[in-house]
Amino acid sequence: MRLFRVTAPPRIRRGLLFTIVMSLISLWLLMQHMSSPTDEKNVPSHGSDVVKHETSVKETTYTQNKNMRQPLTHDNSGKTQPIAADSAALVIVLEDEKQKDFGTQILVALDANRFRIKSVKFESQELPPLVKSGEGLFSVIIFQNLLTYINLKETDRAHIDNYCRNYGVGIIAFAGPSLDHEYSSQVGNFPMVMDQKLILKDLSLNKNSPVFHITKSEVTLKGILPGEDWTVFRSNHSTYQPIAQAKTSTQDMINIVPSVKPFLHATILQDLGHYDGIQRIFFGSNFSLWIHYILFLDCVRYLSGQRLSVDLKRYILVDVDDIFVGSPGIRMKPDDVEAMVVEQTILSELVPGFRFNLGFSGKFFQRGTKEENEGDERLLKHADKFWWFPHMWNHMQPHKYNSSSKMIQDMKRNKQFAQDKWIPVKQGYAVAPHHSGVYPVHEELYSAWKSVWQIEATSTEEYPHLRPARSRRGFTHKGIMVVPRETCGLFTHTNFFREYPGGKMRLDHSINGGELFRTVINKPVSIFMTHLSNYGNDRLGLYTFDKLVRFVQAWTNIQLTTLPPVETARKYFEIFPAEKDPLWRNPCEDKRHLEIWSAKKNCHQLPQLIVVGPQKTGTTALYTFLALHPYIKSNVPSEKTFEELQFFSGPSYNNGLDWYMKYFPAGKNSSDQYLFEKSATYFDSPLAPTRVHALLPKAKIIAILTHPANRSYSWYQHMKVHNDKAAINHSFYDVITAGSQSDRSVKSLQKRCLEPGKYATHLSRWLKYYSKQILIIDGDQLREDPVTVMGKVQRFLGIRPRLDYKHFLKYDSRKGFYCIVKHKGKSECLGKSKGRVYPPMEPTAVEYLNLYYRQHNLQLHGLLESYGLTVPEWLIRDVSQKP
Ligand SMILES: Nc1ncnc2c1ncn2[C@@H]1O[C@H](COP(=O)(O)OS(=O)(=O)O)[C@@H](OP(=O)(O)O)[C@H]1O
Repeated sequence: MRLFRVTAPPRIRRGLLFTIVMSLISLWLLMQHMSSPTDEKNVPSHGSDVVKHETSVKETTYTQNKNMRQPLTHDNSGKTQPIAADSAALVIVLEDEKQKDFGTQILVALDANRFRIKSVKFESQELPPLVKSGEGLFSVIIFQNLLTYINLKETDRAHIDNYCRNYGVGIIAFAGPSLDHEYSSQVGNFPMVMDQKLILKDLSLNKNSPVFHITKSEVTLKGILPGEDWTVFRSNHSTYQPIAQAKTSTQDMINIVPSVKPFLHATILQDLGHYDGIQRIFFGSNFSLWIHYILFLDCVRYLSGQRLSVDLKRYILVDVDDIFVGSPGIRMKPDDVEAMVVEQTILSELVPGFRFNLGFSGKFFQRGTKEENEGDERLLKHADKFWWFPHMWNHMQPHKYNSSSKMIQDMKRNKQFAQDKWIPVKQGYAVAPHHSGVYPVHEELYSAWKSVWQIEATSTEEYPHLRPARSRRGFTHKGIMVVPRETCGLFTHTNFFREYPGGKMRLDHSINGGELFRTVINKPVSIFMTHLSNYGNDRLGLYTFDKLVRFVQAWTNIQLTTLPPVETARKYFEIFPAEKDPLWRNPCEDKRHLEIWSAKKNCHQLPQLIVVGPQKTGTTALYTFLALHPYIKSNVPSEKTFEELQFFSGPSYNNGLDWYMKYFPAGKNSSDQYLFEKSATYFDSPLAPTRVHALLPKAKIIAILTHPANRSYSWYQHMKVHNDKAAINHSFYDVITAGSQSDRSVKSLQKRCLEPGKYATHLSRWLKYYSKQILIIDGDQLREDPVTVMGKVQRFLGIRPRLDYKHFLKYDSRKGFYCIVKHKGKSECLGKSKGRVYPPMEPTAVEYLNLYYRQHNLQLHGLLESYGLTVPEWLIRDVSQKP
């Protein structure tokens, strides 16, 4: 432990002893080197109901040091070495296992902002490599506990420091909880002291600091800061400059020594890098003070040279679901409607474009008390002032309809209602009752929405899952954009402040820097869900958004805007284009999803085994042999691709899960029915492993490997008999050796001949998900000794009864392959397209391909061995040959 005491303990909060005062005076003298007192007057308050932002805080004397290093840019200008473009977004968090909660909070903050994270449990793990192929892997290094950093082993410390210097990377460190009996201590070998166990108040920011982005620099949080264990930093070295500073909470010493002003202590201190060439930012507390959360994001941005940065624009849309749905007593009365109109005007002045977006189910119109029915009429009177979107006529969940025609009929009824009441429904946006039908997808809903309302956008909380809320995402399906939906803490039952779970203070806390505030900070687009009942009675909905907007605008530079719903959805996918492609997950793995899934569907309609290929390795033979087992059942054939569905590797994926499941009509897939699918195109598809895993995380995977040269030649022959021009007009050797100038058709054939054979590359993608559920079959063995192979396969599947395939397979000397035993000893072989007779490969091609695949095969050998998987005989022979 290199942390040691250097001054007498200034136990400020506990007494007025002379020694303490003296310590404070000396502390103050030290601080004079780096600060001058800030005027106490004109300091705005924080945390109160009315959040006020004032800019009249007297300027500090911290001026931008001439020699100060400018924000890091990682511009690779030659001063520093490059950070790898593809991994530059990584933050490494060196967690302190003793304070798990705070470690989680840091990770959650980074994850919520979609920064890629590499987290290391530092006490039990080695320091990971920081550089790969000369490129830096991390943009910021974060130490959850400053002590972890300063107590690093000398070699590790040098390693990290050198990395930071060479790659222009900064460090963030949080002062952990103070150690007993230590109040002031030097921080490692830095010319800096930290004082701990302080109670502080009135936090202000050094507006000359270059770090602010989200946070407004000219604000002060007045009042006692949460917690009694604050750490402040002091130094007279010019490398240090405060970012945030606060006063001690004890005023008594000021009375004793009037000349001592309530000077400011640095609660967040920036090391500009003048001391040892590394920029660092030290935090004197965790996120219990809300502003630290946004300051942390700002510091990450600054130290990462803006690589880890979020835009300041935020798009918010407030949906008021079920505008007529609510039992008498909780609905809106005329006054509530008027208040809503007034608040909309106020909000639209603060948030350009703001309008409430009202969802209606016509059946419930005028179902309240007399006054509430007048409220409904008042809503219609002001109908043009709002945006409107359709729910279902009777609020029925789409997945509960027995027929799609009934659902369409109800939608049309709601449409007729809107027309009769002159409700302007022009937004191309709809929401389904209780999220039903949106995800998991109920295809009938999508087509009904399209045909009745021409819907272009919707929103749900359920994709991919309700929780954690920060991980909700969007997707597009059948021409409809599905945007994630956020809750603001208001539900149908939150109608009165006194009934708010945890009381009004809890709601205020969520708004004033808590969960709701952080949702707006973390998410560039938020579609909030509220209900009619939140706008009647105590009007919690109006209160929440008024306060939220004012709080965000008082303390941050965030620019709030509201766009019409479809534009909001477009904006979302403009920001996150990669999300357009859905990733279908298994509804049976999420209780909520199961509840909103049609009763017509069941969890037994999905395969438990996938034979992934690659092509031309014997996959059809294996498919046929598997299907001989009475309990193993394949999908029904596709009209276009026959026995192969090619769902996970091709355009069919966009047809959705219902499309895939219709090929497994078996109904039950319990112990007596083992469903499988084989599509040889999956093996080398970059997307397939992730997609298969998302839907079938428990599935077993089989891959067959033959020598890639033979596989390649077999593909060429296959294309030749299918009249592929390139294959007919060019020799195999010409195809595989074709240069970049060659015909497109030749290059395309070359690609399909050569690429799938790079087995190690493709297999490693599958191993990422299925390392313990994968069987590698030696393709040569499958051809020569399928009986043994089928024994292995059955053991791998754990299927019973186990068939002895010697009774079912027989070598056919005419064909030169094993075929299926039929009645009276006759055999049935695979069709003409399998096991064709063609001339052996030209020696030049053999030589070329052996060399071509040499490295790939060596890699494959290493990969299979490292995972303890079967290494095919042909591979053992191949790698043992001299190059
Ligand atoms: N029992 C049996 N009968 C016929 N063929 C057999 C058998 N076992 C393995 N093989 C080998 O399988 C090769 C065809 O592979 P695939 O079925 O995977 O081809 S495809 O990708 O589905 O088109 C096929 O390749 P070709 O000989 O080039 O046709 C065979 O080598």
